[in-house]
Amino acid sequence: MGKRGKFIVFEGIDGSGKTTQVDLLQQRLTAVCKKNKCYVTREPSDSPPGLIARGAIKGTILLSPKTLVWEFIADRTEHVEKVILPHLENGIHVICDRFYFSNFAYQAATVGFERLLDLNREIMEQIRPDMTFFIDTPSEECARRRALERADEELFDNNEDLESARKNYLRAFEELKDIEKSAIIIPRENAQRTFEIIWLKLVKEVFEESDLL
Ligand SMILES: Nc1ncnc2c1ncn2[C@@H]1O[C@H](COP(=O)(O)OP(=O)(O)OP(=O)(O)O)[C@@H](O)[C@H]1O
Ligand SMILES: Cc1cn([C@H]2C[C@H](O)[C@@H](COP(=O)(O)O)O2)c(=O)[nH]c1=O
Repeated sequence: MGKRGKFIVFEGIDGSGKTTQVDLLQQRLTAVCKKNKCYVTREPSDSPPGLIARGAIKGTILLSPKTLVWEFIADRTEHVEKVILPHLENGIHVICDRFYFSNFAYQAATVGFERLLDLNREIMEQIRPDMTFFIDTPSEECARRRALERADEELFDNNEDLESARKNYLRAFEELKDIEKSAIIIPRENAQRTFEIIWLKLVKEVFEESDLL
């Protein structure tokens, strides 16, 4: 059987620049990896519970915050089993925009960090990212970018929630630092410069030379 693909996750508050970095990594891997393909995905995913969670975030479906916690867990269970693991097992690198750290950041205010660890335990036993990057853009800058884009208002689209999510992210990365491979990325003056820091870390700590041939 061929080598398993690598699983790389990007995290950050809304507007922090995750999707930009996901795109840059996809382009770089496509350019340099001759053997391994890469696959981009995101959470909430397109599974039925994932679509319900997206509806709740956009305000088209009304759910209690506690019910929403279960939708994220159900979505992640589907996503891991049906999308992420099959790709990795076929030797394809998977880049994911958000994973369980988003749960720790955004839902800790609803059910607490310990409960979320408990709910994600089975998933964490099945799969751990080879690296999680946290793009630590200040919440004021994220709010400014979202206003520029005139994005539709979403559930966590206010400075208070985003700042609380950022603090919860930092707490979760600190608490799990001995068992998770993660890196806090302070954005540089532009997205490309930020990406080069990320790429350097991946080449040093995640990809072996044979992955990049
Ligand atoms: N390093 C950067 N410097 C300046 N602007 C940036 C940078 N990275 C991304 N942006 C811009 O910020 C905006 C949000 O970026 P992006 O969509 O990548 O964020 P996101 O974290 O995926 O957001 P969301 O969670 O809301 O989907 C975009 O307009 C993007 O061009
Ligand atoms: C996986 C996950 C996501 N969320 C929230 C965080 C964001 O507000 C949205 C996703 O929006 P994006 O523009 O696609 O990044 O979902 C959450 O609260 N909990 C989670 O586990």
